[in-house]
Amino acid sequence: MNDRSGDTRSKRDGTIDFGYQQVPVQEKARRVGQVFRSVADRYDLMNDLMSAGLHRLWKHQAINRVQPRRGHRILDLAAGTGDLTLALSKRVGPEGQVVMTDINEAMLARGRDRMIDAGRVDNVRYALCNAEALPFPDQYFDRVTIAFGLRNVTHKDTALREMYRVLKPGGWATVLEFSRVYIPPLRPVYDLYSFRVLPLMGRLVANDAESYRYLAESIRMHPPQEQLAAMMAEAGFEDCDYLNLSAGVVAIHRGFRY
Ligand SMILES: C[S@@+](CC[C@H](N)C(=O)[O-])C[C@H]1O[C@@H](n2cnc3c(N)ncnc32)[C@H](O)[C@@H]1O
Repeated sequence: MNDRSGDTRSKRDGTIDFGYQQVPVQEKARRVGQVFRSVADRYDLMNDLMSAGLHRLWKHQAINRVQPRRGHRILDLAAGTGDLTLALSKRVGPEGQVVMTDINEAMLARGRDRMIDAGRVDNVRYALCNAEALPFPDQYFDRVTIAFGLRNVTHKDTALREMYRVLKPGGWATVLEFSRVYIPPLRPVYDLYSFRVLPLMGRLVANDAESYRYLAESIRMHPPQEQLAAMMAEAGFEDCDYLNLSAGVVAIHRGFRY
């Protein structure tokens, strides 16, 4: 179960992975959309339950890698309910700005409500958009972030090129994503958890086992650490590096633009 990831490009026959299924390329965004519309209501609760709260720590580490400064303009892609946006908006201050984006209206609406509830109204802007086609000028942002979003994107290489395009020279992109457990004896335990416990939790808490099965499968299909770093380099980023967290369950990649 553990070694299916790697080839994230569309196949010659015009199909692409959606978890372990092969679907027509043009179908993937719709299927991913269904997943996130379905999980939007319980998304934050499920994140806490599934990761036993660890996702907060991972996101905190990601923010440290972003090194946001007062006055920065930051793009948060696939922002969902806005954990990163919220933390970043506090760090850039009133003279900075965070643009919170997502392809899914239900997720972005939750994120926007959350920012308003938290009083983050002056320095957060919103855009409903696909990470593969960003409606922003070249060299516009000091930083670009994407947390647990890239593996859901149909053409990851296109999204990475877009991230590079909108970055100012001197800026960098930070990608927080599930990755490859690097301690082999832990892998069967992690597989058991991912393919048995997660769908069960999904069924009990969100009445949706299928979406959480997709989650586990999409993680296994996502390129592992070195491969993602190579994809970032191919998209134009320099000095690509990554930091493993929780034995590689997740990794934080960075790529720089000079
Ligand atoms: C697992 S959630 C992550 C949300 C948030 N960043 C977090 O860390 O909690 C993945 C998000 O990616 C969004 N997404 C999926 N495909 C996308 C695409 N092509 N462009 C932009 N967002 C996308 C989904 O709508 C969903 O909100």
